[in-house]
Amino acid sequence: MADSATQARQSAIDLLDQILGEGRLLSECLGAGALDRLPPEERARAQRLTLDTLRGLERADRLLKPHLQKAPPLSVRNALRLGTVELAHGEAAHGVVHSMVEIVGRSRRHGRLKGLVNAVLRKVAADAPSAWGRLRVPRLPRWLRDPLVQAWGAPAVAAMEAAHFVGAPLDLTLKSGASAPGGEVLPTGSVRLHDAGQVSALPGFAAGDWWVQDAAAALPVQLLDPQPGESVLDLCAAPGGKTMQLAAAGARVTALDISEGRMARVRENLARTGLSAETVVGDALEQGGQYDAVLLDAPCSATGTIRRHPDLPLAKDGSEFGALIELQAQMIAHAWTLVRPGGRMVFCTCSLLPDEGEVQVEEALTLYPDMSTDRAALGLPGIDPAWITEEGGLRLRPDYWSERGGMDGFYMAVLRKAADGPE
Ligand SMILES: C[S@@+](CC[C@H](N)C(=O)[O-])C[C@H]1O[C@@H](n2cnc3c(N)ncnc32)[C@H](O)[C@@H]1O
Repeated sequence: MADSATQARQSAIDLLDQILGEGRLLSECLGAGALDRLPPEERARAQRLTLDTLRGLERADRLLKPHLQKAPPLSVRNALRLGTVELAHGEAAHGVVHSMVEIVGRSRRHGRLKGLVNAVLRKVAADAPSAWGRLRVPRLPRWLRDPLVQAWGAPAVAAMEAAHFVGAPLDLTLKSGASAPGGEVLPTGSVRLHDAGQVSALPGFAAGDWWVQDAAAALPVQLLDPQPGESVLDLCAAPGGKTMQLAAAGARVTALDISEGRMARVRENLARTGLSAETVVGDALEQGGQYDAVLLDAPCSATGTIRRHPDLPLAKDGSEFGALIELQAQMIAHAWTLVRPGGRMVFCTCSLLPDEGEVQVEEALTLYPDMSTDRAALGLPGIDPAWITEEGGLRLRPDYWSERGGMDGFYMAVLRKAADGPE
């Protein structure tokens, strides 16, 4: 029976194999129970090792290259990558090398390569800790880097990559009147913890005083400014961070999502926080009715969340983006019919690509004569006027607030509907 550290490493390598070999997202693997058989501490360790390896993949490959004549099979390569990252982070060499040799040695297909793993990691152990910091910050793959450079320029993309490499602190949204489990209050009102540990063990979790939500993700509802008693439709609601903000403001919330499984998470979150909303499993494009306000947090590339999801650029190749952009345009068109005259809608995506943000709103403004962007709504505490875009939306990037630990990349705009039909 392997020791617990070796089990966590084996699980991390299995996850890396699925992400880098099969193009699966870490969240999908975890949702399918990939770590369920590990005790909580080892589960957390396996996840941390996976994330560290994905963030440092480019550096690990550079350190390994001189010691490999040809690329070994993926799972052996992933064992070497994980070992290299751990060594670079100061983990004791004997434990790392011993674990990786044991893991590769027990593989029926690749067991014969355990000698190679031993030899390579011993060489890497000698230079990884000092060489690591001299290597460049890992870059995004070309399929994503190129369009981002075109949109924001090379220096901005380098700053985003630096933010991705650092990772993300834990941000919380507090129910009004609740107290934070420590941390720093950000200018926009979210609370930030830098070394949070296990979320469910933090004070106030069981009582439902707060929920985890990146500071950038908390802004769309702040901009929508829901009022007590207003009818608000949350069109793509799961897992429910924004639904809870809407409900906490006293609005009459209808939370809709196409995924039954993800809607179960919304219900769990509402139950824990003692908040209420009507939950509907269905297709946003088929929803009817008229609402004072609509929140459209549309499905997107999620490229704004790479600080927390470094698997995304490595598992994906951008081939799904065209379909997502088309779906967003359809969703804006339909959601607009659900806003009552004189009402408002917030459209947002956690994307870094203008095609999923600025361009969608520019196009919508030309298509719907009764639509205008509400710039005044963007004047909230903590919002830098430099973040406001030409068409009147808000562009957030992971390199903003870098001294504080960054924020997710996001786009959002408040769209007002004329009270008396198209002008
Ligand atoms: C960006 S996430 C929403 C995050 C959520 N608003 C929050 O703050 O926790 C997008 C969601 O859209 C849902 N979705 C995708 N296509 C949909 C559709 N046609 N109708 C309704 N929901 C859809 C997905 O299941 C996913 O939960």
